[in-house]
Amino acid sequence: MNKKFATLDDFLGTYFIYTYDNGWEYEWYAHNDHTVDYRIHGGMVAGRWVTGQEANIVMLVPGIYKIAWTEPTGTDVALDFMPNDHRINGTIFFPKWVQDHPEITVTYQNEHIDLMEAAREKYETYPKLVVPEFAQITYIGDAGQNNTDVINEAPYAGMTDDIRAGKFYDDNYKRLSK
Ligand SMILES: C=Cc1ccc(O)cc1
Repeated sequence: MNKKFATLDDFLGTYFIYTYDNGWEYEWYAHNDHTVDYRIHGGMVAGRWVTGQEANIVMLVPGIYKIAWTEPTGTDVALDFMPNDHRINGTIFFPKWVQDHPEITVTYQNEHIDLMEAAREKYETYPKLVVPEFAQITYIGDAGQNNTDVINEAPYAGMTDDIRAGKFYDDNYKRLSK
């Protein structure tokens, strides 16, 4: 947690756990300069996880980063990371159908892209649910870029506690044997 962030390169390859002020807990990994991976542990779509999501990733000023993307579900996300202060400001723009049927999205999305695209056509988009929140970063790890072992299994209850306790990853962010 003591790493100091100054460049875009400092940020890429970093893995975070954070909790939004509304209680929603997320893991998120800057996989490289154009894709992100994440797992959701709390909130409306807890249990959902995604790898290889295309995103726009920039540094605004030294140590402050903006990441934005649009998902196959039609959900849009804009995150501002202030890792030196262990803070994030995130806004999620959920289509109405995700609010009405969150369970459809609670899966490993990569294996169900067709289902997400069908649902976004079948159900309503508007009015969107906008969720703007600050978050507190509870863990920062240096996993390196393009590490496919960081986010590669479904979330489970207690997972983030195991990670913070050093019971989940080895020093290279490979999974310790179960
Ligand atoms: C909907 C995805 C999502 C991923 C990370 C985050 O902080 C907020 C939303």
